[in-house]
Amino acid sequence: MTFELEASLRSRNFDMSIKLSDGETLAILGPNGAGKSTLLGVISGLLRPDSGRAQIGGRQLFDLDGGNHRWSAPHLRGTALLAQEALLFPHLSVLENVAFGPRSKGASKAAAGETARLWLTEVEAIHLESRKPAELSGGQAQRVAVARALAAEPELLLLDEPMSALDIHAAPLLRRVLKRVLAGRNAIIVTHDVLDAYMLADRVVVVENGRISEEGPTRQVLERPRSHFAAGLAGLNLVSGMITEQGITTPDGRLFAGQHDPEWSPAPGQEGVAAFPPSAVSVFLGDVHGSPRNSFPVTIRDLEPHGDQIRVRAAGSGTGERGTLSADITPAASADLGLVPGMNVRFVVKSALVSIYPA
Ligand SMILES: Nc1ncnc2c1ncn2[C@@H]1O[C@H](COP(=O)(O)OP(=O)(O)OP(=O)(O)O)[C@@H](O)[C@H]1O
Repeated sequence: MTFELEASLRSRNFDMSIKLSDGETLAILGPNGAGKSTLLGVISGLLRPDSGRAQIGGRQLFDLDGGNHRWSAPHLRGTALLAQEALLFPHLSVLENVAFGPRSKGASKAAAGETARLWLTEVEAIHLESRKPAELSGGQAQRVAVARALAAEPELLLLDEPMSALDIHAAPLLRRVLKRVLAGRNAIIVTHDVLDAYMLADRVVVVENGRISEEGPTRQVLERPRSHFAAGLAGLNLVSGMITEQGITTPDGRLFAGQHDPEWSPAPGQEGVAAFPPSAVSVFLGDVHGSPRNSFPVTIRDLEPHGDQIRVRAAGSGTGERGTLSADITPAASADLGLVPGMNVRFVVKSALVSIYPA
């Protein structure tokens, strides 16, 4: 089953086009207010775009282009939306909640109950079947909500940050359940977590300001990010510029030497990016002798603990249009150098650890 959507909604500055091939799970990543929930609202029929069309497996969900506008109601779309909160029917038992979808499609009470038990087993919640939603933890309720959504046999499952309301102990079990039930299923999952993207999605779409800024297979987007948002999620520094023989030159003329990725065959003169981890950056107080490459003055913006390291964020000419680059150094080195916000230092980036690829 394939899914295609093209939609724009001016009041939310939203204009996107999305495609899913058969059995594909897509992760939607992006900053707050980027349009991720708007996208799910448009697909599920809760929001009406100004123009566009969408179809699932050739069946039209809406078509607002041309004269004959078509619009199908949310419950007729074959989509199921799983929100951040489980939103179970409070007066029904867990089993009745999950049996609700099959029952409303005309299944007998016994058949709907059997389907519900299968799905409750799948989400590791069968032992909760006779409880009421008020007697469930957040993680248990979310697993029941997954079972309820899947029991309705949706063609496309929409998940809006399903892990975000759960504590760190409940999230891993739900993630494991989702990995199993999403395999080979058409689903779109909005998440802020790269782990969800890695574990659950075949492809990633990064949205910023109501538009798609980057998309591709999950590993490619997170290991070779082109957008600053994806680079931030992947924990990489990103500097944009023009590709040269040695690396890239930034718009203000600074050279970032690095390793050309042969797979990406960057050509000199092309727009490119230099990506490198904060661990590739060293901090010096004065001039650095030896190779002049990838050494530039910066002003420290802030320092914060990051694992067992200190992350030093600094800005200066050559740090890219987004302004800051990060260095991870040991707490001892930070103390020895006497680093504080506002201090002028030099960042030196090891060119062997800089990846150059087209933007
Ligand atoms: N109910 C609403 N009425 C009007 N504008 C809205 C409404 N909800 C969101 N918006 C606007 O639409 C744009 C997209 O918001 P949306 O909620 O889709 O973003 P998001 O990517 O889901 O953000 P978050 O990660 O914070 O949930 C934003 O500019 C937002 O201010």
